Amino acid sequence: TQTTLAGTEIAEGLSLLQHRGQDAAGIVTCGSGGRFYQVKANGMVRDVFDAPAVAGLKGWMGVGHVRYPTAGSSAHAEAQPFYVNSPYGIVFAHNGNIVNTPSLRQFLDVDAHRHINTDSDSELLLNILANNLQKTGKFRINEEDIFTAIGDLTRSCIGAYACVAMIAGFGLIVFRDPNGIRPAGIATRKGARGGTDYLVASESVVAQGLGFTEWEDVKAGEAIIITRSNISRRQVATPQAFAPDIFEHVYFARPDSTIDGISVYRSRMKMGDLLAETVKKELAKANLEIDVVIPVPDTSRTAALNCAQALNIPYREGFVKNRYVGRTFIMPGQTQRRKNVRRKLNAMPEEFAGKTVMLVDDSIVRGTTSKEIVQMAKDVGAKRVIFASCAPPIRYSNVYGIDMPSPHELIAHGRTTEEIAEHIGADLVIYQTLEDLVESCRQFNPSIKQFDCSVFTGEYVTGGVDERYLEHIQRLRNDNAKAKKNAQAVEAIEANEGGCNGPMNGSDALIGRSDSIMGLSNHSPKIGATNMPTPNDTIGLHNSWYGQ
Ligand SMILES: O=P(O)(O)OC[C@H]1O[C@H](OP(=O)(O)OP(=O)(O)O)[C@H](O)[C@@H]1O
Ligand SMILES: NC(=O)CC[C@H](N)C(=O)O
Ligand SMILES: [Mg+2]
Repeated sequence: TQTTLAGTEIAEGLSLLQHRGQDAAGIVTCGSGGRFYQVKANGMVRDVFDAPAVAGLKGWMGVGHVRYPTAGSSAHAEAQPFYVNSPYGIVFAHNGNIVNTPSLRQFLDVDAHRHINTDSDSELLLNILANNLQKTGKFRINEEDIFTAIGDLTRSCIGAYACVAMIAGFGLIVFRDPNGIRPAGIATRKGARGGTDYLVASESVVAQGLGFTEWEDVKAGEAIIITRSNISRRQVATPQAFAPDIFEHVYFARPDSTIDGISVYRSRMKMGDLLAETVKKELAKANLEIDVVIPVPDTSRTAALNCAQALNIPYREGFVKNRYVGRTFIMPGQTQRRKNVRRKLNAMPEEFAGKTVMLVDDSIVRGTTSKEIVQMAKDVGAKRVIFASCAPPIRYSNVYGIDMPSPHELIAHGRTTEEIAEHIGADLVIYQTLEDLVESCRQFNPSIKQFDCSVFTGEYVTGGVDERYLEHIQRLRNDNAKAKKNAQAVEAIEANEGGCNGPMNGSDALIGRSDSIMGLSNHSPKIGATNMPTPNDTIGLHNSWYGQ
């Protein structure tokens, strides 16, 4: 039987993770002689990985990524995976966001003498790993050295990171930060010639899509190394509180994934059930009755249906989503987000005219969607519009991989619920309580004692997040600052400076064919996969990593 090359499968898998990043997509594979092959560019997975691009990705092991920038800009130079040639040749993809970037940058410059070429936090992480490996001074490393290097990394890098790395000719590595803020899991499959194929990904949906089973979450602070003959795993970080990001369940992840033992779909159903209880109380207080429950497609549909059923009120799909428009929240700029809400959703007058409607969304973040959508409901004749959110008010920055760095851009920041209603033009706004949101998730895995709920509480589970840092990050990454950076990135693309496709041959690797770079700066991705010959089986072991 013919084994599918890793690159082909990673491209497939990345398309299942498209919802996690629309800015750039990249794959690096490892072929014979430990040579890396790379394709990465701005754009959606289907645009970056056309047939010729995929055909060039030789080998049985690889790493892929879809990018949603939380640091730096949308520049293609920051598309992942990243590569360093020394030591050993390392390829790296990261989901999350690092908090102590200024001190890491300084260390890498002053002490480690490593050149950092972009504003990406992921490039810093890779170089810390490379520097830790370099310290062994060995011609060839072993698993022990890698566990030690990652352990040291977990003690110097603060923030959220689920990472996959690949060492040329050696194997695939996955690790998760000490708090397990961002998700990652591993799955297996019988190889075409009797070995075992491995897949690592941000979400279990990829495993299912590619025929892998036995999905298991990587533990917080754990590292796993997969070589052609062996798989070894170890707790490398100093144990800390496990606190996965609850926003994965609210919005980020696909409903058909299971994260840390919790079905995203089931948790959203429960959010709808519990929201209904609060809605009943709030409607009674306001002396209002609703005629119909309408979801704001796409993510809220699961919760809205349960909410309607629990309220015993008809559920109607009053807004139709244009299937060709992606997610708006993860787009990098406000103008683009606003424009795309209108492009994406269209209201059917029959479902609104003369009615008191309750719109249900998973969350209200900047209020971009809710403001437009309330207006759209009114434009088609809704008598009253009540807006219910499956998540509590979002009042604080996210610094762990969801790009909401500036509290001033959050509609609930410094506003009461009444003021928010006024701002989005709704007659009433109803929010889920934090207790109920946590319960919606926790009841499916009571062993999780806490979630990262920082956007609701302002409490950050890692160190390093104080007033000064929050002020710094908001100055650096507010929408205006980002717009400036992204404009520079677009200029660079137009000037055709430094494309990044083509074979990675030593230091030429990053100066590939720049003609295949696309000018769009509003998409992103990430993944990996590896199939390496096992000793008894020339094309056996596959290890795939799906990043972000
Ligand atoms: O208050 P805002 O800043 O608008 O952010 C919240 C909205 O953004 C997301 O939708 P998105 O369009 O990204 O994706 P979806 O189709 O998965 O719902 C989310 O589901 C909310 O609808
Ligand atoms: N969404 C992510 O995982 C982002 C990864 C990394 N912080 C970047 O900006 O590229
Ligand atoms: Mg939405």
